[in-house]
Amino acid sequence: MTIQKQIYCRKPTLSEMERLFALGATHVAWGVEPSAAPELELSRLIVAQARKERIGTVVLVGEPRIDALERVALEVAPDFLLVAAEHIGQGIDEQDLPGLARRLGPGTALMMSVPVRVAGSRAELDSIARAQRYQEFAGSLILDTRLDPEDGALCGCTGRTNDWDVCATLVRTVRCPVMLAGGLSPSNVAEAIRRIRPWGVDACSSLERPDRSKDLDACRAFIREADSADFATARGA
Ligand SMILES: O=C(O)c1ccccc1NCC(=O)[C@H](O)[C@H](O)COP(=O)(O)O
Repeated sequence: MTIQKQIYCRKPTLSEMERLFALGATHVAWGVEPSAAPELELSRLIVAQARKERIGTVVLVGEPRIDALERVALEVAPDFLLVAAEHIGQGIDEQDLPGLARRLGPGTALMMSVPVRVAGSRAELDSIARAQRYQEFAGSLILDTRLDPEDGALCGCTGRTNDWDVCATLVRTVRCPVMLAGGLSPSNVAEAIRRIRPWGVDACSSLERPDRSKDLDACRAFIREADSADFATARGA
């Protein structure tokens, strides 16, 4: 099976997205503030263009409210709404998500962010239990690095790898598609795919220039390395 290759853009533009489509990304992801009309308009344009090219779209809603997620789903119609780990219990009640998933249009599913402890940490985190609950209503999961509490407990775009043993166990335990994220780069993505065997891989920080636009050479290398591991994995390497 082809490995999915998702690139998260912190400063999306239509032309940057079109370049990523041409490089072979299978999914593009970005954040949107539901009260910002220009961001909603740009998001609609990206989704329309991606659909023509059969590229998956993933939108993270900046406002942690169920009605904001629902409005963005209706107005932008991405393939996935990415629900940020830090929004659960901080504006979004997990109990409201199965209902939201049922109300979404047929073309939009939830991609639930599952926090995984940062590599080297021994922090207690219920990643596998969460994933098992989320798979009951989500279309996919994204495993993302959660920094330790003493480092701010940030989750998302940390540029840090996470506990790959937890990720490998989690992938074997759940039945829904799992996207691996957190500190992936051209130099470690092939090894991550071989060890964890996820449905897809996502990267953000390692593919950025200082102004947060995407470094297209790095994106090309990330996609090439992911595909090379996929090829090797398919042959039992
Ligand atoms: O998933 C989240 O909870 C999240 C929160 C805030 C911003 C982005 C978030 N997810 C986006 C992603 O999944 C990123 O692409 C992922 O964090 C990868 O980041 P990096 O470690 O910088 O490659």
